[in-house]
Amino acid sequence: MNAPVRLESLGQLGGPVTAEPIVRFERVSRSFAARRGNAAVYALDDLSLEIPRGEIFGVIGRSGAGKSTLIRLINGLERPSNGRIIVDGVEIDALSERELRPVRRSIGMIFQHFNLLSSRTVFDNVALPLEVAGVRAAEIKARVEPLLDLVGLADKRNRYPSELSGGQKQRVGIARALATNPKILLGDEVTSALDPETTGQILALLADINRHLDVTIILITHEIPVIKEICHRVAVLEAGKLIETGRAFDVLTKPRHPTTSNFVRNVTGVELPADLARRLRPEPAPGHQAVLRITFTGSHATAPVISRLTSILGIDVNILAGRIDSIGGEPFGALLVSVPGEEVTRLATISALAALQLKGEVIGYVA
Ligand SMILES: Nc1ncnc2c1ncn2[C@@H]1O[C@H](COP(=O)(O)OP(=O)(O)OP(=O)(O)O)[C@@H](O)[C@H]1O
Repeated sequence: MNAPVRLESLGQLGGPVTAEPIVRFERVSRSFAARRGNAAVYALDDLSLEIPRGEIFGVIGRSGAGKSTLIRLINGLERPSNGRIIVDGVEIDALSERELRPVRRSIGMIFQHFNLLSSRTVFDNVALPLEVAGVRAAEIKARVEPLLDLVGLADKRNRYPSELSGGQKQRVGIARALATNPKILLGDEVTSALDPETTGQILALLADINRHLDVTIILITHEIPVIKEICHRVAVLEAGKLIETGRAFDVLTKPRHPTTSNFVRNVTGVELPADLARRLRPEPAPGHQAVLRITFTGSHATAPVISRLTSILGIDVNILAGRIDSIGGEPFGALLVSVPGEEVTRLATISALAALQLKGEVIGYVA
């Protein structure tokens, strides 16, 4: 059994939360020069973005959208071709390599493939950034041990990476990223190499770290579940441009851009059973049923909608498909139902739903 976690010994508690974003991109572009007849590539194109302090911020986009470039710009591994990047009040694009060092120390990095040194034990991997920074052995011990408790690996301190599971390796990666007491953790596809159960555990650990250690976490991912589970806010990138940003709940439940809609379809959507979908017609016909999609958000997600509709309208409501879920802890759901298809019933159903503060839309008709 591991010792209880001593979060207070890790510092960073109760730091001031200010309105000033911890990261600000002002009209940032990063292009790579044309080569062998190919045109120049804009990895990021005139991107402005604010990442609030203390939150978990997700950046999602397909392969090549510019996600890695964005996080490499935050820790100064890349320089912008144009624009300004302000990290914790410091304009980092204007800094020399030497001036960048303290900024980099205030940023921890977690990798998809963990990037552990195979010849070092768990303890020594976590200690590495402190050794590089010239910290004394006694201080290193005092810092590393509570971190191993925090990530649940105190009993593995003398093991080597080859003796650990993927999830345990990622826990070492997280402890190492926290060793220098960073204000920002950058995560590059941190759960892409893990199975769904381990993914859930690692995301829960990151949410815990964000809550208790006051660390801003920026995660780049191509997986909507990562955004859905723990991100407060999200930015969606496409071809180097910011196409949408906002609260994760809002972006996932009311995507405004078709690319975002495609990302969220499998996570927040609900599909008709295949045989019904085949029979769905766009126009009403006598005797047909209208198929409605009812969307629930927030406190209305748990409303007893079917019984209310039945009692208000005195009609039969058939449930065809449904899902209730949560995004960052906020309930969200969608239900597909059928009601008698006459216009008067359809309109009455939609206004009864509106009175219940639920959104209803007719998606078609079935015999
Ligand atoms: N050093 C480089 N030289 C030339 N082109 C580059 C360089 N780095 C990135 N690019 C290009 O910039 C674009 C964005 O790349 P980036 O790695 O930031 O995307 P990404 O969203 O992280 O993709 P992935 O999910 O596949 O890692 C791509 O078209 C890529 O080919």
